[in-house]
Amino acid sequence: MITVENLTKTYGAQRAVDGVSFTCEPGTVTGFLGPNGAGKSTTLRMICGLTPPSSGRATVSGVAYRRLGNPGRHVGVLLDASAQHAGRTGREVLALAAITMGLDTARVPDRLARVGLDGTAAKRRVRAYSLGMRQRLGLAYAMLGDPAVLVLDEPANGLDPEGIHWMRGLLRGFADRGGTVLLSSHLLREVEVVADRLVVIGNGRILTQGDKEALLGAAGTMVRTTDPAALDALLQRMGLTGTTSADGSVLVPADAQTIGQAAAAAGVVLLELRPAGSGGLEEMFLRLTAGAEPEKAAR
Ligand SMILES: Nc1ncnc2c1ncn2[C@@H]1O[C@H](COP(=O)(O)OP(=O)(O)OP(=O)(O)O)[C@@H](O)[C@H]1O
Repeated sequence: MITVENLTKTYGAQRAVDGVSFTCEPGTVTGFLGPNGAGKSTTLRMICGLTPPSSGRATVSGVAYRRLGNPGRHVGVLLDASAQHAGRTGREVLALAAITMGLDTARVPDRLARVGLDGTAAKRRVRAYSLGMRQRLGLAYAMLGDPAVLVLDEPANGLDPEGIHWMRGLLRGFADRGGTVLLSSHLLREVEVVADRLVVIGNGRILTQGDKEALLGAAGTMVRTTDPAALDALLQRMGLTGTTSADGSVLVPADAQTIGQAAAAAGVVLLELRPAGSGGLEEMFLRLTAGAEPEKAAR
């Protein structure tokens, strides 16, 4: 369980994170979404005790991160895949972490294998790892102490499509066994498949949050018809404005049942009627974050 209450971080006059509140429940994956510079990393760093908040608080399993004894046994953190010592081998990185956490180093080979790093990779120095291999090592590191909570910043960076698919399965399995996952990304599709809940942030503020299905439902319905003019007239009578895509399908801000029933009653033939899904999420995301300026300055 992660609880974030009114978390705020100011840098000079800038509010990088501004009154952010949300919770992540056991058994769920929460996708933390926002454009570049929205405040995702700063929020995660505050949850993990790496950046002190200007105000507000964050707890993991009811306790501030810095007050957790042996934190790696409670929360697994992957904020920067390149944070590991480049001169150590993958095996050494995990063995040192195991010793620090008071764990038997005998678990290390199995944990490396679980993230797809074989015996040869385990013996290579981290500086020779690809970004994808570093992400895998970072995940093994985060999960080494069998924590109940995972906090991951852009974990799919550098993974190939097979790697992204694998990571989703890993995180889904972790949550299905009762774990809590908070996963940040600026890539919608990456989290869409695996997340149960979404928290969308822009300019440091929460833009929307909630159950993914509910947010997707609220995103609208894709409709295709043989008679666009009749559909348009119907939508106008319903007080709705559709957005027509290049392929002729129309995104309508209402649920499928409402539109389907109204179309049937009006005799408008529909070829397609489906929750907007990823297109809707993308559309919702772009609409919500339209005012959020992408970060331009180097950090
Ligand atoms: N140490 C710092 N000093 C000053 N400003 C900072 C610092 N860290 C972050 N910021 C600023 O706070 C804002 C939020 O940054 P943050 O890294 O949290 O965004 P993000 O959502 O993680 O972005 P990205 O997807 O690009 O990683 C940005 O405008 C950034 O420049």
